[in-house]
Amino acid sequence: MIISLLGYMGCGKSTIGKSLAKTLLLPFTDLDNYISFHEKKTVQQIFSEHGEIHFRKKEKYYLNELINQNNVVLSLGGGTPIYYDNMKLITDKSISFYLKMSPSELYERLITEKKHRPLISHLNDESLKEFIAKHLFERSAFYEQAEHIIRVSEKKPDEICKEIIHILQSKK
Ligand SMILES: Nc1ncnc2c1ncn2[C@@H]1O[C@H](COP(=O)(O)OP(=O)(O)OP(=O)(O)O)[C@@H](O)[C@H]1O
Ligand SMILES: O=C(O)C1=C[C@@H](O)[C@@H](O)[C@H](O)C1
Ligand SMILES: [Mg+2]
Repeated sequence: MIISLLGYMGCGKSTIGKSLAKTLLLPFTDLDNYISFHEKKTVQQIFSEHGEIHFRKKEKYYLNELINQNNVVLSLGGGTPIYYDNMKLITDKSISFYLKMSPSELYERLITEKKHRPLISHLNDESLKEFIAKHLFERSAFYEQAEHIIRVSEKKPDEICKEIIHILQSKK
C-alpha cells in the first residue's frame, strides 16, 4: 500500500514525506511536483494560466494514476483531499496521515512562504491570518478522515517521522 501524507499548506507534507521515504528506503513522490513535471508548468503557472478548476482536474487525474502503486511515500497537495471523491480514494487505497497544525502556527510558517502558493500569494499579512483560520476550519472535516492524525506542532521532522514509523510498525 501507499503511505500518504496530507494536511494544510505548510504543515510539512513535502519535508516529512521526503525524509520518511529516505528512512524507509522507499521511493518518494510529491503530487504537486509530479503534476508540475508532467504538465511542464509550475503549480502557480497552472493556476494563473488555466485557473483552479483546471488544476483540480489535473490533480485528480494524476492522483488516480499514482494511488494504486505499492510501497511509495506520497505527499499530497494541500487541497487534494477536498475535491471530487479524492478523500475516499485516499482512505481506501493508502495508509493516510494527517499532519495537523494550528492556524496560528501555520500562519507563522506561511507568512514567509506565500510566494509559491497561489491561493495565498495575493493576501496581506492580516488577511492571511483570517484566511488560514477559515480555510482550515472548512477543510478539517476532510483532513480528519485520515486513518492517522499526527500533531506536528513544535516537533522536529525527525520526531514526526519516528512517530509515523512507529505507527506503521505497529500495523504489521
Ligand atoms: N517539523 C518541522 N519543523 C520546522 N520546520 C518545518 C517542519 N516541517 C516543515 N518545515 C518547514 O516548513 C515549510 C513548509 O514545509 P513543506 O513545504 O514541507 O510543507 P507542505 O505541507 O508540503 O506545503 P504545500 O502544501 O504548500 O506543498 C518549509 O520551509 C519546511 O522546511
Ligand atoms: O491547499 C491547496 O489548495 C494547495 C496546496 C498546494 O499543495 C498546491 O497543490 C496548490 O497550491 C493548492
Ligand atoms: Mg508540498
